[in-house]
Amino acid sequence: MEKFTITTTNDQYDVLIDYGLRHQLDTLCRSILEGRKKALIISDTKVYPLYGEEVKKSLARLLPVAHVTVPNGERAKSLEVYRDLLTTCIEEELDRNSIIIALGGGVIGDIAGFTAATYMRGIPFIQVPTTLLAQDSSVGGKTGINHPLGKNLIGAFHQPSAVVYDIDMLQTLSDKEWLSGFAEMMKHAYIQDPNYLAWLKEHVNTLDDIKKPSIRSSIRRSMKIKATIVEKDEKEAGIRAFLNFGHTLGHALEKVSGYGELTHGEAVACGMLFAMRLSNTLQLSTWDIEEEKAWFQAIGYPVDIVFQYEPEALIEAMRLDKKRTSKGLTFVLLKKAGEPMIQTVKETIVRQLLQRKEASS
Ligand SMILES: NC(=O)c1ccc[n+]([C@@H]2O[C@H](COP(=O)([O-])OP(=O)(O)OC[C@H]3O[C@@H](n4cnc5c(N)ncnc54)[C@H](O)[C@@H]3O)[C@@H](O)[C@H]2O)c1
Ligand SMILES: O=C(O)C(=O)C[C@@H](O)[C@H](O)[C@H](O)COP(=O)(O)O
Ligand SMILES: [Zn+2]
Repeated sequence: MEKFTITTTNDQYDVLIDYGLRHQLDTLCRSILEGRKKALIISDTKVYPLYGEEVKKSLARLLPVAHVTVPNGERAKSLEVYRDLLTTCIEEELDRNSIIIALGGGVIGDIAGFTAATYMRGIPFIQVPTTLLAQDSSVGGKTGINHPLGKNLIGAFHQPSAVVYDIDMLQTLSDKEWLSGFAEMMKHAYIQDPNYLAWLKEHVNTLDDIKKPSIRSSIRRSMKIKATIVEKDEKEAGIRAFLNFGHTLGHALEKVSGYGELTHGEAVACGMLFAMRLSNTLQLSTWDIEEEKAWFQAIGYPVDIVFQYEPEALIEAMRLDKKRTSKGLTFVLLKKAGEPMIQTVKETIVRQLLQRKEASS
């Protein structure tokens, strides 16, 4: 089993990664769970039928367990679903000595974590991630939901008490979800580790490459990169914003396409390529865009889909990004692999680039 500890200003928790951990939650999390009044598993309608009862059985060896499911997919990150979850917490008589178990992908981690962050001003929760993407989302304590006007506009920082990543559960993921998760791993490599990026470019060139058992070492490497950044800057006062590489346009694409139409990773992949084009346009970098684009396309990302959307609608959505300033839209740009920077860019430049499909521009 892989194990490392994350230390933030007020919290410390273990990240455990291995096959089959869902059956051992009682032993792995005994010190967190023992003596608590109740655990509430929050999962979705796709994940719970696959793994919910096994997780429940493991937890029930230590404490009373209830469960609730929400619709699967991005649309569950809504005010309505959040309100319903609070109602469940009240009806299940959860108190501050209770605990929430987030069983699912990034959507469940975000909404269950936000419920835990706010119910009775905060109760603990454990992340039990089930998607490849959740190697990113389960670590770091960003929780939240979407507003119809913008992605992740409502939320809280609330660190989990543990992250128990049973990578056995990845076997039932759809191809689209494998692709989605891998985009965040590419992001970690681009912003932090040129050697990791070179390794990924050499070994992962198709969807099938992502699914190979060797992905396990990359999962750990990515989670460690994220953990190190979060440990240095838990509340995103500085370097944590680099984890937003690809997300300024990515979040706008998710919103404009209708939450759930594009996966988060597909949108972020488009956003990363766009940020590299922007870096070149601003003469900060000399990326070979044709080469980068060819890699993204070989793996399966729909990188040209960005040109199907109205530039003005995307810019409007980007104006609501949390990193925006009064001077313009804010992007994470890349001078080269491992050298990210934050830059505010005039809308006119962004607009021009959104209108030009040529990869080399
Ligand atoms: N908090 C953070 O730091 C952070 C980081 C990255 C992304 N996110 C958020 O995460 C969300 C995306 O997460 P996601 O891609 O995991 O989406 P998701 O949770 O919606 O899962 C994707 C789909 O896969 C299904 N699924 C999950 N696990 C499965 C399994 N093991 N087998 C079969 N199907 C399974 C789900 O039911 C869903 O339909 C976005 O909302 C994004 O904003 C948050
Ligand atoms: O953990 C972070 O910090 C990230 O930025 C990780 C991102 O992959 C993630 O999508 C995050 O939810 C985006 O954060 P936001 O603050 O821009 O909503
Ligand atoms: Zn993301």
